Amino acid sequence: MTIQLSIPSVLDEQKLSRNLAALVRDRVASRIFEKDATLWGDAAEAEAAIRLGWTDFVQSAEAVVSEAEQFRDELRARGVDRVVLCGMGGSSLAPAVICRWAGVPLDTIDSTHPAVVKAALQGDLARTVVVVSSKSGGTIETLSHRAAFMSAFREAGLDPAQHMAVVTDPGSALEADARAAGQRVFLADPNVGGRFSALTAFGLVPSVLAGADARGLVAEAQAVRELLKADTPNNPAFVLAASIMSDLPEKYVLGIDSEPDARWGLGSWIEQLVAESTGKDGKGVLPIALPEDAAELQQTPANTRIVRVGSGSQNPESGAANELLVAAPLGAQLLLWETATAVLGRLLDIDPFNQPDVESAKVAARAQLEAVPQQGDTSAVPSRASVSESQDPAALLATLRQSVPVNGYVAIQAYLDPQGPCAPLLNELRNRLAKAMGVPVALGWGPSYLHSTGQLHKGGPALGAFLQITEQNLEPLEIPGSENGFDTLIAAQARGDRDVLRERGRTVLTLASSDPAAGLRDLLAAL
Ligand SMILES: O=P(O)(O)OC[C@H]1O[C@H](O)[C@H](O)[C@@H](O)[C@@H]1O
Repeated sequence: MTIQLSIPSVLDEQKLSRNLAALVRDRVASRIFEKDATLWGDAAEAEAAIRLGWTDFVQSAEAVVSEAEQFRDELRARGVDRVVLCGMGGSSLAPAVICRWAGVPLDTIDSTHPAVVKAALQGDLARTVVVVSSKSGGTIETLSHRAAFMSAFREAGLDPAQHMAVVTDPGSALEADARAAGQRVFLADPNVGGRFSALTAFGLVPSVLAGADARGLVAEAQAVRELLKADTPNNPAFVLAASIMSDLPEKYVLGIDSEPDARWGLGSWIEQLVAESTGKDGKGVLPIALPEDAAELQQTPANTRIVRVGSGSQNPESGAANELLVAAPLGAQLLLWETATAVLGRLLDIDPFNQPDVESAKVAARAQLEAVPQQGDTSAVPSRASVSESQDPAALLATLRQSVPVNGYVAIQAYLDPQGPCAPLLNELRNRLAKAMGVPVALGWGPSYLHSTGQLHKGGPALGAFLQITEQNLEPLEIPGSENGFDTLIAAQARGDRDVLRERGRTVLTLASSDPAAGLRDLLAAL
C-alpha cells in the first residue's frame, strides 16, 4: 500500500461518516482532478478556475525536470555547485523539504534579517547559482534578495547572468527583468497557486539543481494519483480531510510529529498549505510543526490532534487511539495533503485558493516603510507598542497567560536570525511555554510566517495570543536600488503585522531588545 492512514478511534463516527458520504455523493475527488471550479461556491469560482493545474503534474514536471537537469549540467561544467534559493512561502518551502528528503544541500533565504542575507552573500559566489523564485514576481523580500545578489556578483567581478536563474509565472515583471538581464528563466504553470506548487517548477527546479532525484519524487506522486481521484469512502484524501473536519471546531490544531524515517521538515510545508488555505472567514486549521521533544507530545492540549507523519518505508505501529497517522513516500504525501486541503476547503465552505489577509500585512508594512525617514534608522519607525511590556519578563509572561482565549494557542513571532544564537533559546521558550501553559505554541520566524500561518492568525479563529520578538539597532544592510535597508524592512514588517493583528482584536505582546538573546534568557528565567 502506498498510503497508510490510520485515524483516531476516538473520532465522532457520525460526523465522520456523514462527511465521507457527502464527499462520495458529490464526487468531490474526481471533480477536483477534472478541475471543476464550482466545488467551493460562487465566490470562489473565478480563483479556483485558475488554481487547479496542480492536479495534472506529470507531463509538465517531466519537461521542467529535463530542462533543469540540462541547466544543472551546464552549471556543474562551469564549477557552479552551490545552490541558493530566494523565495517566500510556497516558493521555497517545498524545495527545502525535497532537498532534505534527498539529502542534498540547498541554502534557502526567506528572511530579511540582515545577518541571514549577509551570511548568504558571503558564501563562495564563484561557485554559486542563485534561484529567485516568485510566482507573482512582486514579493518584496525576494526582489530585495535578488537585488543584493546581483550587486554582490558584480562586486565580486562575476556576471550575474551566469549565476542567477528565475522561476516565475509567464508575463510577470520579474520574467521581463530577468530576460533583459540575460538570466535563465523557468516559467511556472500560472494555473497553480504558490502553496500547491510542490510538484511544479517551484518545487522541482531548485531541487534538481541541488541534485535531488526529482523524477523519483514525481513518480511517487503519480503512483497515488488514481487513488486520490477516486470517489470512494476509503480515498485517503477524503479520509484525512473528513477526519480533520470531525474534530472541528474544538480540535483545530494539528501537532505535526515526524517519524524518524520522515524527518524532512514536511511540517513547515503542511503549515503553509493547510493554514493559508483554510484560515479565513473566522474558520481554519492550524498545523504546528513540532520538534521531537515537544511538550505537546507528552501532554496533548485539548484543542490539538497529533498527526504522525512517516515515510511508509518502515511499518510504524498503527496510530495511538487518539492520533492520526499518515505514512507515505514524500511524493505521495505532497499530492495527498494538497488534495485533502482542497477537500477540506469544500467541507469548511471556504475558498482554499485565496489568502485575503496576507495582503493586509503587506500594506501595513509598506505604510511603515513610507513613514521611515532614513535608511537604517529603525528607531525612527513610529511605534504604538508600549516598550514597558518588554521590561518586566514576569509581567509579560503573566499577561501572555491571561491573554490566551479559552481553547486558544500562543504564537511566538520572532523577527530574528533563525541560524543565530536566539534559535535554541526560542525553541526552549516554545517548549516551556507549551508545558507551563498547557496550550499549543507555534513558533514562526518573521517575515517568513507572514507567507504561511500569518493568514490564519489574522483571518482564522480569533484564538491566538501573540508574542512578537524583535531586534533593535540591527546592523544596517543596504538593499541595492531601494531607499530602505534590510534592517528597516524587517522592522517595518514586524510593525505592520503587529498593527494588523491588533486591529483584528488579537493581543500582541512585544519584546523588543538590542540583545534579544539576553531578553530570551530573562524570559526563560522568569518562567
Ligand atoms: O511566489 P510569490 O508570488 O513570491 O509569493 C510567495 C508567497 O507569498 C504570498 O504572500 C502568499 O501568501 C504565499 O502563498 C506565497 O507562496
